Amino acid sequence: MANIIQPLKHFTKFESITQGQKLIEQALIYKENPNLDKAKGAGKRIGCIFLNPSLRTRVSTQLAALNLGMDPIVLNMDKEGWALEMRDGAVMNLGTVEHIKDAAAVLGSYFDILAIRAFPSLTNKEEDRSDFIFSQFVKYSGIPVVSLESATRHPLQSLADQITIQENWSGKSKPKVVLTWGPHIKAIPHAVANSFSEWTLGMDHDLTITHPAGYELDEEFTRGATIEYDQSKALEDADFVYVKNWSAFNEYGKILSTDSSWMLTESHFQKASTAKVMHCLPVRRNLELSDEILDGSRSLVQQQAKNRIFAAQAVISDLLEQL
Ligand SMILES: NCCC[C@H](NC(=O)CCC(=O)O)C(=O)O
Ligand SMILES: NC(=O)OP(=O)(O)O
Repeated sequence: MANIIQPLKHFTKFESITQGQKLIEQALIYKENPNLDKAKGAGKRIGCIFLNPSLRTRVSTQLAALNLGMDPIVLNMDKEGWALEMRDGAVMNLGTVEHIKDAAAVLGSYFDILAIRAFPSLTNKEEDRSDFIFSQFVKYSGIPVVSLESATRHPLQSLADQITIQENWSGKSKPKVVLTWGPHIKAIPHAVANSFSEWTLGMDHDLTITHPAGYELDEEFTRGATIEYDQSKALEDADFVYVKNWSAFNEYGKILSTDSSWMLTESHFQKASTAKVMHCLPVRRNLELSDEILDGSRSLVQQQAKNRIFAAQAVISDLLEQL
């Protein structure tokens, strides 16, 4: 059977290595020539809906759409929209003003593609795991949806991360990729860590995950990775080290450690002298990651952020194929 890759219907998660490779290749083509497909999206509109703050995702997704000739419109729905009711059948006699059923349907009629950011509550595990809020938008908008980071995943970030790894790897064998937990003062979502693991394993790289005991991620995303509780052992011979904080998953949303020895400095790299360091940003300097690493030659963080434009452009371009 011919290996034909179907155009994307939605972009919410890793689909397959073939799809991943196709998107990476397309993104690298757009990076060379951002205006290559300037006419492709003419007359089409993408709505970018934010229920949470953003710098990179907000701007890079709009730039990607503009590169394809589309009109992007941003709505900071948490601040500028009516308070949304998410529960079907609710009697709306409290604080919520508009039901997702009505709001998402209206947005679906205004746009050709809808892109949504909806973080987890970190208090209701089952609701977060089912991507409840994000799924309500998908269900009621009736048009292709792009995840701008949901409760469980951040696929545009992960695609940009895989592009960055490919750009920085010329070795013949697979790179050793390490995902390390870093300290933080707040309860932070699992989406970036989940998604990085899902995409890194999906793209057939070797992945070691290191974190203090109790910070095990949802196995749905980490099956196939090596879990190593000793950070210095995990870092040995690493080629790429991805730094991220996340709150506990089993004791859902809890902060179990703020151990500052987990924050990477140059002294952590004695057995990984050529390792590159990645972070999705925003990063809390000298809490999650040291100035010396972020400002030094190991850091790929600016390259990752730049690649967000071309990751989004490859995804939106693919979605346009089915419109
Ligand atoms: N989109 C990139 C990361 C977004 C979010 N970070 C945060 O919430 C950081 C908040 C702070 O540092 O206060 C996360 O980790 O999922
Ligand atoms: N990395 C990332 O998604 O950044 P923003 O939260 O600023 O969009």
